[in-house]
Amino acid sequence: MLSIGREQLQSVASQLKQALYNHEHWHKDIIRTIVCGLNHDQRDVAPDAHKLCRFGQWYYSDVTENLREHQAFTAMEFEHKRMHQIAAHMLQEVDAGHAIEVTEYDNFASALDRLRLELMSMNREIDESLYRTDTLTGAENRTGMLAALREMQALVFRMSQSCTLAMLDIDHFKNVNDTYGHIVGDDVLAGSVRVIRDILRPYDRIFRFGGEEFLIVLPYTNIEAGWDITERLRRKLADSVLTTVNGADVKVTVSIGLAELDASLNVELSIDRADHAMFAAKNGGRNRTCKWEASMDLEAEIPKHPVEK
Ligand SMILES: Nc1nc2c(ncn2[C@@H]2O[C@H](COP(=O)(O)OP(=O)(O)OP(=O)(O)O)[C@@H](O)[C@H]2O)c(=O)[nH]1
Repeated sequence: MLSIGREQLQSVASQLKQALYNHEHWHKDIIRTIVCGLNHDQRDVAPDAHKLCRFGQWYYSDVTENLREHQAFTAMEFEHKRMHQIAAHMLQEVDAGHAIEVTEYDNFASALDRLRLELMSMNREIDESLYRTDTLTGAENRTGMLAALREMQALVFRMSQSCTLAMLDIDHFKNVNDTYGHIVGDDVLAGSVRVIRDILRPYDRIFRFGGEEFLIVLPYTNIEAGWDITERLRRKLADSVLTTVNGADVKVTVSIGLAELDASLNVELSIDRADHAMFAAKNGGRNRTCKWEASMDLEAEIPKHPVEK
């Protein structure tokens, strides 16, 4: 999953298509230059030719800074650079009056296919991320949630690793909508997720579970460590002022329920436990974290709304 905003993902997807189009043209031009004995562009034999072409200018720009940690993106660099190195060598061979070796020409021809493959793989990753991202908040939607939890559960089972689930619900969110309107409410949801993300580690995941309810998955984390993390994010959120579209500064608190992902149960039951613990946090007065206890499941069987405190 690419952890960058939806708008940026969409823009990267169209930049990649443009980059491929540009490179197909450049590739054809190099072959035309060699076959027809034309003068080549000096930039194509420069040591940093891969940074001078239009693809290179885009690839090494600030725009792409936060894509650099992704494998598919870095793999493109290798293929792209290699393609330019072969082109430069072929052009120098022609300048020196030498014939181009068949293997070198074949490598150049297949380099475009390899770059195309890398670009397509990056595009697939982007499509996948867009498909799995909640438009409003940038959190993951529920599409891949159960599958991700089952994968995590297999790790808990095989590697004896702990994983903690945190169900987080914004307190009195209806009041935010009623006071400021739905658009500000939307902004508050997105802002809250940004604050949460800042506290989470890169491998933690946040899913939008329902309207103002989020499921956070904390891998390699037992319930005590999970408590520390979620308490930090609860306090950070309570201290944060969320500036919204219409300029209104809004503050929110959250109630959080914690449960370990149990390797011997259906993942849905572990989610229920975190949910019951979150309800206990609401009933306990909100703006707090509760760890799951078996008695909470019994209480949850009696349908009731969280009481006001
Ligand atoms: N703006 C906005 N509001 C949403 C969205 N999804 C759900 N909500 C609102 O979230 C509110 C949830 O209200 P309740 O379930 O009564 O809970 P609450 O007011 O947060 O109170 P507690 O959870 O008991 O602390 C409702 O008013 C929903 O309309 C959304 O995507 N955008």
